[in-house]
Amino acid sequence: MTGAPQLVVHRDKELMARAAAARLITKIVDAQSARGYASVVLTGGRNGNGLLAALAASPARDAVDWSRLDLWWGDERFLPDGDPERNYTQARAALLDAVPLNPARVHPMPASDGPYEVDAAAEVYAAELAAAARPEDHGQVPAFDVLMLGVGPDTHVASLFPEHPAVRETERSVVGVHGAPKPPPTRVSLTLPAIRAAREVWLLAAGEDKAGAAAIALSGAGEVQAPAAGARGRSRTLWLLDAAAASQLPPELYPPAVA
Ligand SMILES: O=C(O)[C@H](O)[C@@H](O)[C@H](O)[C@H](O)COP(=O)(O)O
Repeated sequence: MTGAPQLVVHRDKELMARAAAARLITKIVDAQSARGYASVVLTGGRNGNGLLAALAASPARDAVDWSRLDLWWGDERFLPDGDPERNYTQARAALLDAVPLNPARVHPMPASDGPYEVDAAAEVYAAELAAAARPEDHGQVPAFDVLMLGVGPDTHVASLFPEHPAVRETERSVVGVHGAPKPPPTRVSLTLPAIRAAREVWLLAAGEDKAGAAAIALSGAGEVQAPAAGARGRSRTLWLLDAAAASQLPPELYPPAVA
C-alpha cells in the first residue's frame, strides 16, 4: 500500500492547473514509452477542467500519442447526452475535441437518455471496466496510471459524499448515486475500491473554500466522514493544492521544514 500522501502547493489555481497539466503529460508519455499505452481517469469540476484546458494550451501536448490513451471518468452527473452539466461534455469542450483520440479508447459514463436507469448504468460501466482490466492489473478495474479527483468543500470526491451509502461500498467498482447533496442528485460514481486500484491518485483542491476540506482529509479523518481521506493510489497519493486551499493545513504537514 502507498505511503503518506504527498503535497505540492502552488501559488494560485492557474499555476496549479498548468503545472498539473505538465505533470500529466509527463506521466502519459512515460507510461506510453514503457508499455505502449496509458490510462487516465478524469474528474469533473472547475479544477479538473482547468487542468484539461491548460493541457490543451500546452505546446508539449503533442508529445502524447493520443491514439494510445485510455480515458475513463471517476463520476458523472446522470443527465442526457450533450447536457452542458455533464462531466463528459465539459471535458470535450476543454480538451478532448481538440486532440486525435481513438474513440474506442474513450469511455464516458452512460447518459440518462440512454437505455439504462442509473443503477443499471453503473453496472454497465463496471462491466466495461472489468472487460478492460488485464490479468496483471489483479482486479476488477484496470490499474489506471493516473486517477484525478476534484475535492469538494465537504471533502467529497467523485460522487462519494460524506456518510452516503456509496462511500461505504466495498464490493462493487461503480455505483448509482441517489440524493446527492450537490446537484444534480442522481449520479454514477466509481467507488473507493475502484479508485484505490489506480497506480497514482491525484487530488486537486484550489481556493479558500477547500482549505477546511484539505485539512480534515489530511489529518486522519475516516473515509466515511471525509471521502477524500480514502482516495489513495497503489504507489502514490498526491495532493495538488493552491496556497489558499493549503492555508489551514496543520503545521506538521505544511509548510515543509526548512533544510
Ligand atoms: O460531478 C462533480 O460535481 C464533480 O465530479 C465533483 O466531484 C468535483 O470534482 C468537486 O466538487 C470539485 O469541484 P471543483 O473543482 O469545481 O471545486
